[in-house]
Amino acid sequence: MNAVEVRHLSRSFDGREILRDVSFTVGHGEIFGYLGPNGAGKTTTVRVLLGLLAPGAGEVRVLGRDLAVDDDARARVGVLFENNGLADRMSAADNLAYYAGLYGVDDPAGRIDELLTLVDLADRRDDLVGTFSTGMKRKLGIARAILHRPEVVFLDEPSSGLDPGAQRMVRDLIVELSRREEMTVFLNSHHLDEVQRICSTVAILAGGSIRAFDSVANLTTASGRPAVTVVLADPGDRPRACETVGRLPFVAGCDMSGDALLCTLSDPGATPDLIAALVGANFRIEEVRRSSRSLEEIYLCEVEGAEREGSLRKGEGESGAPASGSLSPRAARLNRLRGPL
Ligand SMILES: Nc1ncnc2c1ncn2[C@@H]1O[C@H](COP(=O)(O)OP(=O)(O)OP(=O)(O)O)[C@@H](O)[C@H]1O
Repeated sequence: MNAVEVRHLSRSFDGREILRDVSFTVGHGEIFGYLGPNGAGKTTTVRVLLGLLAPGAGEVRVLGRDLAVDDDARARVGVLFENNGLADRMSAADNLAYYAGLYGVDDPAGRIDELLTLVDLADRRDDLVGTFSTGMKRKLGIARAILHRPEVVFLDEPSSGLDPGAQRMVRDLIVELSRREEMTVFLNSHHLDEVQRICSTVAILAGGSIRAFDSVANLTTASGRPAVTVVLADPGDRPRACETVGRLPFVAGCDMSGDALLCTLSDPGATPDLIAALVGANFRIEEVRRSSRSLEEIYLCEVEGAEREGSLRKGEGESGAPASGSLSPRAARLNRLRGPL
């Protein structure tokens, strides 16, 4: 059983389809990054998962349960929305004590001490939260979200509005929590660098549907296949070289990327054969290096693809999210690689 399951979820507001046939899963103990542009429907997905909003179609499960009707399961989940859920006129310790009472936490004093130390606020425990910086509030908000030792925690934009130092603190805290408390972390984020650093798996939501869903490692190495960048001594040879490379049985694809060729291999051990084939065809090689794409490049490519498809559909007189089951070629390929849910 997965910690989070979303199957064929669709949701509209006022006749406008926000989510269409969205499916993905999050394994236990994973740090999962849910990415998408503003207004893509990330928070909507989380609200449906938390049982705060009914799905239009499809079904969702957290820890195998429907949180809309299962209070016991809801108590095994933690949530941090952007406002941190803290009272400014109460001290840090009193805020946590209030929530500890609500959740019926065992040994509340011990747990509060433990968490204030973990988020590095023990020396500010008696200060009013209203006097805290944005970063301190966010750390205390995270402590509040995990006070009752949830098995899954949803963090909505935990780094927004924080300076780079505070972002790093929050990032380290998330990794520490997932390790120490063996928690599944569901992270809504626009910080692609942060996501690439700490998440094991990501889904990219754009144009109403999931454009990519895979491990960060697989996504950044071109669909899980090794990629090699080849710089030729004469950049003018690139089109011919690309044609030559494209015919090789161990090459899945070849694109011209800047001054170089980006070759995706179907066989991870085929780099020497690729070089031999190019040299054999009289191409002069300047440099060969293993390659990977940044999560940011992949994200922008998928979001732009969704926008292009959206405007094409509008041109055809349609509107809203992509047709059911319509995925970019890349997302379809990823789904095939990953198999059915
Ligand atoms: N209760 C609601 N009534 C009407 N429209 C809504 C409601 N909730 C969300 N929406 C709309 O659904 C769309 C998706 O919103 P959502 O908050 O899920 O996006 P998001 O991906 O979380 O965006 P952001 O990254 O900006 O937080 C937006 O167009 C928003 O206006």
